Amino acid sequence: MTDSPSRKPAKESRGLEVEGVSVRYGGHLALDTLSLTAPLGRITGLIGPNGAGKTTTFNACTGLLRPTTGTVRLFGEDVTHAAPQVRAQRGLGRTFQRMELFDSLTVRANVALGREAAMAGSKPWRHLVPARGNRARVSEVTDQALELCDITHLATRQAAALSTGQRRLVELARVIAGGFQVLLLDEPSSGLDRVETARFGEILEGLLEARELGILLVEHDMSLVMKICGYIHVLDFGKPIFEGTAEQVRTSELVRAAYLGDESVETEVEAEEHSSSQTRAG
Ligand SMILES: Nc1ncnc2c1ncn2[C@@H]1O[C@H](COP(=O)(O)OP(=O)(O)OP(=O)(O)O)[C@@H](O)[C@H]1O
Repeated sequence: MTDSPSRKPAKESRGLEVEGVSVRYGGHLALDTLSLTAPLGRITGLIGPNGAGKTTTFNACTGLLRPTTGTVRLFGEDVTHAAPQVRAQRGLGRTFQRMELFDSLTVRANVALGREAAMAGSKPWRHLVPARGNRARVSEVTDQALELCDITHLATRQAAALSTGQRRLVELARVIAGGFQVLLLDEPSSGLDRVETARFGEILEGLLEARELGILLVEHDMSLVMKICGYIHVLDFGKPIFEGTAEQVRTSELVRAAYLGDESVETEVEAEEHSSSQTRAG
């Protein structure tokens, strides 16, 4: 018996599959027949201007809202109508744009909560009466998550005393401790400076090597997206307008047009283009 989200053998591990998913809020079509795959072993980007439907996609994947049409599958299993906790038990974890750490707790306790919550999800009474073996397992998994996210040195620090960059890593470690195999990360670099963002990207890439994970990444920082995503889907006004590799997205006129008017991202795309053309030239 396992206390972590159920894992499937690698040959079945297609990760997350979204097929023809649409979401309507009343009369407003917020997502229009989106299909994407976030397989294990890859960071898949989901980008688009504000209001494009990225968070709506995440909510349809995690079960916070029900799609109007379409199918969501996890490791080949149809979970379109499954409750959020069932999807979590099947291995789907998520972080939120707005971080929610327990400020009065230490970093270690915050990360351990990721594992404890996963265990409580499978058998609620275990949360109240933790067996000694479970405590040891929580401790071991917590240590591993702290190490993978390079925050072992912060373990005893109170969460309230952390910088935004450190908080983002604690949040990541918490979802890693949960043992999920497919992670949905919602703007994890929000509030980070360039150096912290680059470090965060390196840690994500390291995670991918250390664990067989699939990551679906919603992110506004184009340099991070272009560097770490193996494949990228682009939404605009709820419609999937483009998909491809970083290079294909970078040079797509359609994508550029979608971002016109969004100055912050436009500038980032241009900066990214500039730096990559310099790298190519060098
Ligand atoms: N609960 C809701 N009720 C009605 N409309 C909503 C609701 N949530 C989102 N919307 C609308 O659906 C569209 C998609 O919103 P969504 O939050 O998914 O976009 P987003 O790409 O995540 O945007 P951002 O980058 O700003 O977070 C937007 O037009 C938004 O105003």
